[in-house]
Amino acid sequence: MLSTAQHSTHLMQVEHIAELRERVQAWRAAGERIAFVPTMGNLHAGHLSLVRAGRTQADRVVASIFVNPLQFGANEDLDAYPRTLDADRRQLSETGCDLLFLPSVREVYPRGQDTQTRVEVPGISDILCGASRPGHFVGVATVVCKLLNMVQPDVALFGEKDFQQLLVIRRLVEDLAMPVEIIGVPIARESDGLAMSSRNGYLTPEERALAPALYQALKATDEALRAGEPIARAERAGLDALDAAGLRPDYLSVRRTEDLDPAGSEDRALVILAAAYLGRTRLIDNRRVALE
Ligand SMILES: Nc1ncnc2c1ncn2[C@@H]1O[C@H](COP(=O)(O)OP(=O)(O)OP(=O)(O)O)[C@@H](O)[C@H]1O
Ligand SMILES: CC(C)(CO)[C@@H](O)C(=O)[O-]
Ligand code: BAL
Repeated sequence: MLSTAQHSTHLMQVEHIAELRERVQAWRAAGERIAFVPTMGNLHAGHLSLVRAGRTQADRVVASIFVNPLQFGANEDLDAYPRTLDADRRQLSETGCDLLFLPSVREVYPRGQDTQTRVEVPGISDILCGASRPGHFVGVATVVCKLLNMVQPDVALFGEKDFQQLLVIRRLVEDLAMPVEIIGVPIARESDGLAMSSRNGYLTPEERALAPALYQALKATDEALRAGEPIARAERAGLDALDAAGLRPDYLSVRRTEDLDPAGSEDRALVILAAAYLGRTRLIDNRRVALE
């Protein structure tokens, strides 16, 4: 069933691991391949592009919606995080998702989230977003490891918008020898360049008008690098552009694509990653640059 066509399905929903396993095992017994798209809900076109990509890779697509408390810091937006289940279900069904896994916090963390086994991917979890959000990637790695073990898909799809998250997950799957292929899906953007994100909904109309400056700063940094500017100078110009546009940069940094180590002048495969605050909203974005 390797097709990208719009395909409406009857979306099944399960809340418990036992029912999930039963359903997925029946498909597998019939020789079908399974793709998995984990999300935190409040779905937009970026999430749906992951579901569509899943349909090109497998016969069945399973999505999950779980707002994972373990990846939110004490002062972050766990309670405010938008929950729009009816609209999410409709969109998943219209996009050809077969099964929605909607576990409770208790189903995922029966022992309590603070006392259960954790998964830590050292080094790469501590830089960039990990430096600003201590513990965040332990929360992500732990829940993704659990969700992959619950669903046991052949492939799992993650957005390149969360580029550092994607590398953390690739590393965890490799290190723990998990039998699943991880696929990165390109960033879906609004027409003005802003990367789609559930958190864009927090922006006031005035902030929303300023938000594309994050993407513009990445493009300007990209152009500076291609024009042969030294990395430190290109980064400085990108940060200044964010300041000038009224955003409060957390970081803008040019890294090696493969491991997110700081890039040097000899590196060719680069990624510019940035995070910035607009009011109380923290936005992230990135852009890959392949130098000649
Ligand atoms: N604009 C996008 N393009 C491609 N993939 C995306 C995009 N936004 C989110 N995703 C991917 O969708 C999956 C679920 O992400 P999540 O539910 O956190 O959505 P989000 O919009 O990124 O929310 P948040 O605002 O919390 O970052 C992740 O793999 C994420 O990278
Ligand atoms: C991968 C994920 C679903 C884990 O909670 C989350 O971090 C996200 O939505 O990107
Ligand atoms: N989209 C990444 C999940 C998070 O920010 O918590």
